[in-house]
Amino acid sequence: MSDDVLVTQGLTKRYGPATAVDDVSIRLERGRIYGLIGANGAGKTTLMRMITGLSLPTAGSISLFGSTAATPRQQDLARIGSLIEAPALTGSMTARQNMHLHRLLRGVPDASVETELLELVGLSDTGRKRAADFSLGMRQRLGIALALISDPELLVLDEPVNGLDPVGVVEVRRLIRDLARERGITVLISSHNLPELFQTATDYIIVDRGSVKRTLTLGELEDETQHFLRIEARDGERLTTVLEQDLGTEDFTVMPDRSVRLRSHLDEPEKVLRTLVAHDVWPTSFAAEGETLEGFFLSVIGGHRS
Ligand SMILES: Nc1ncnc2c1ncn2[C@@H]1O[C@H](COP(=O)(O)OP(=O)(O)OP(=O)(O)O)[C@@H](O)[C@H]1O
Repeated sequence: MSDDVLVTQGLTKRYGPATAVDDVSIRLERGRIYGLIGANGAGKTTLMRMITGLSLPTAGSISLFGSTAATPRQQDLARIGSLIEAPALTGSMTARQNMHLHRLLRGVPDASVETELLELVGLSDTGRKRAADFSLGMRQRLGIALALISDPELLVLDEPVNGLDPVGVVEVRRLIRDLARERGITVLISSHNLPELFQTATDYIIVDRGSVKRTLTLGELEDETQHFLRIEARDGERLTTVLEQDLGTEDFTVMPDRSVRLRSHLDEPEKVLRTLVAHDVWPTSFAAEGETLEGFFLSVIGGHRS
């Protein structure tokens, strides 16, 4: 069985003369978490609406779960759970009543799913409180529980951490990681903020003005944004000998300009400096350097924010 959950080819959406999504070809594999990152207006929501069958492409194809049908079939779309824009909650109902309603609407016979999912998203003890009185984070978590009701294989979440406080962001991120790890669900999650999604996703798709600018794994992103201590000394050989023998590290690279990039001891630069000086190596240059996540994102999209 193929591990492809979703493959798009040349996916395009135009609104009159404006192109919201432009020739997007992506492949999502089972069990991975994909971060779709782009500034406001980059085309994330439009792409997600096409993937979930809420909007029809102007051109291009979408293949779901290995199907070769030209357009997604209802039975394949039913294997997707989504939270796009605001969660589809009924404010006058409790969390349990919302779950019950959506379970009936989706035709899911097993009532135990209501309790199980409310526990999963940490909303099992909200009692008679109406969804309208929930915090934004609680509402997002209920929205995710509703999206999970029909046991989807692909979960599509549009900016689920947008507007949440730091605690809410951590909670939703943990929930998403657990879903992928424990249930093998593939997740496509959008954000306009790369740092906010960093380490939640296993893969990153960076979009700008409707096009995919770059796809990379978490490991590649970490390499791109790795921080290091940049050290220069007149006696480069002695510098590397002291790093190896006295600081006890081999986690460094000698660059063509003879400067050294040290990737260990990033949180204790004083110790590095003290060790070097104690062994009579006097750096002519010593500084923490590296690209930030935000800087990397801006460099990929060409320096502008929206
Ligand atoms: N129904 C529509 N009619 C006309 N233009 C639209 C429509 N929907 C989206 N657009 C345009 O398509 C572009 C992409 O919008 P989209 O909402 O997909 O971006 P986004 O990345 O999700 O942004 P945001 O983070 O602000 O939601 C924007 O320029 C938007 O104005």
